[in-house]
Amino acid sequence: MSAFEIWGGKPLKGEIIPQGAKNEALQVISAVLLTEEKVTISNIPDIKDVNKLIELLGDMGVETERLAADTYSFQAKNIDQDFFKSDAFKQKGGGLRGSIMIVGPLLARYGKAAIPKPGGDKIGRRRLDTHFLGFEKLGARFEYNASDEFFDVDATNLHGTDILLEEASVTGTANVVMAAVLAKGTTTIYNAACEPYLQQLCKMLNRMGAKISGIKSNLLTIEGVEKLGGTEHRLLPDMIEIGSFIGLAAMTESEITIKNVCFQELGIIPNTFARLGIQFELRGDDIYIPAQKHYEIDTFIDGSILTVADAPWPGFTPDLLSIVLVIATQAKGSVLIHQKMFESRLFFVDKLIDMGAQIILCDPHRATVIGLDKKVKLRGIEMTSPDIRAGVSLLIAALSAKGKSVISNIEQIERGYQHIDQRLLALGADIKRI
Ligand SMILES: CC(=O)N[C@H]1[C@@H](OP(=O)(O)OP(=O)(O)OC[C@H]2O[C@@H](n3ccc(=O)[nH]c3=O)[C@H](O)[C@@H]2O)O[C@H](CO)[C@@H](O)[C@@H]1O
Ligand SMILES: C=C(OP(=O)(O)O)C(=O)O
Repeated sequence: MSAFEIWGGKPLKGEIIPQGAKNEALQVISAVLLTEEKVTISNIPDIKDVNKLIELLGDMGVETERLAADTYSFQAKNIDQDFFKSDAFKQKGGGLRGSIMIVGPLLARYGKAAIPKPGGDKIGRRRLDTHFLGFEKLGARFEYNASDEFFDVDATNLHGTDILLEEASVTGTANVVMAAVLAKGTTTIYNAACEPYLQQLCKMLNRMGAKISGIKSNLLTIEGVEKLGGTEHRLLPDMIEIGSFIGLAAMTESEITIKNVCFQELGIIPNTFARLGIQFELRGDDIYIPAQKHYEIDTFIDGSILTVADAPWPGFTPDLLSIVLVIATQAKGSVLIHQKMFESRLFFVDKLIDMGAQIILCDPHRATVIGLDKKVKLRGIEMTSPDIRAGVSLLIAALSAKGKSVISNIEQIERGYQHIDQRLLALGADIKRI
């Protein structure tokens, strides 16, 4: 298990380019299974989760070629069906959350699929009902073997139907869309997740020959087609990285320019940081954040304490709430952080409290942060990263803190943030891998 040693309190300066989006990568790389033709994807981040999925596809028989550092071509001509019965599949298939999205395409193309219960962060219950109930509506049958936590799904033929999803699950919507594109007839998916990464997936599928309409809304209509072909696709910049860097700049009083952010795809994210009092400017398609000594959290119009809560898109993403929470510890004012989706994502506040932050964990979903207005700086401590976003939040806290911090279990951070130590070093951070 590796760790980062960080000496905090140094302002950073410079430009940073966000990596391609992790969670979009996992969707569109899974979609290559829908065609026997070549699909080329660029702006792929070099991170653990994405590399694991690419390796898994390779093990399944997909011809995978790295054409440039961030560009791969994939050709799923023949899939080795025996691989799904192997121990290697049981072990690797469960190694990340995103692997669940191979099921929809496999079901669509081969009429059967299997998957071990997927991994990902331990941030509360992460049910898969939306995925499998959606497949069932399309005509599939599934079995879940609880003893080895393995799903088997099969369908003689998938047929279009009207589906009302139980919840607007991101990976669930992606999976059901991918199963429906080759189904016979028309499928509607209501209460669909509609975040930009899903829009990107649908646009890519349409370029491959699919007929999906309603993109960007929560009602998708999919006319099934016989076959899909190859395409080229470029990933959006990672909006969670962009938010993380805005938080980093504010906490460390740094002047940072985040390059090529595709601002129009960031939805409510910039506004949420603005309500925390953080100043930034849009320069072309870059976000420029000036060095700022203080930032003051807005209140609601009636003067009551601001709440920042997550919600399905176009609401605020749950993946940025930990970052918002950390930023608030050094702001002027107070905020209630309400993590509605995941019940175990706020426990990392204990570490921030040890660093000197003023936080009351009201219950597993809510924490009140009383900002210190930089009058008292956080102090460096030794800590472990519990999940990817808490890990980055602790990293930001450590970079702003007085003295030395050590963060262990950084593999959690590195499953989603590309070469993060090197990129922070380039901004002038004092960070070392130990
Ligand atoms: C690989 C990937 O893409 N992971 C993302 C994906 O995970 P994932 O697709 O697994 O997350 P889901 O969208 O299925 O659900 C996330 C959580 O929110 C709950 N929920 C969801 C929708 C809803 O309307 N009400 C509700 O309560 C679910 O029960 C679950 O506990 O989306 C999550 C929500 O944006 C992100 O945190 C993850 O980073
Ligand atoms: C929770 C996350 O990822 P995953 O769904 O892969 O666990 C995340 O990206 O914040």
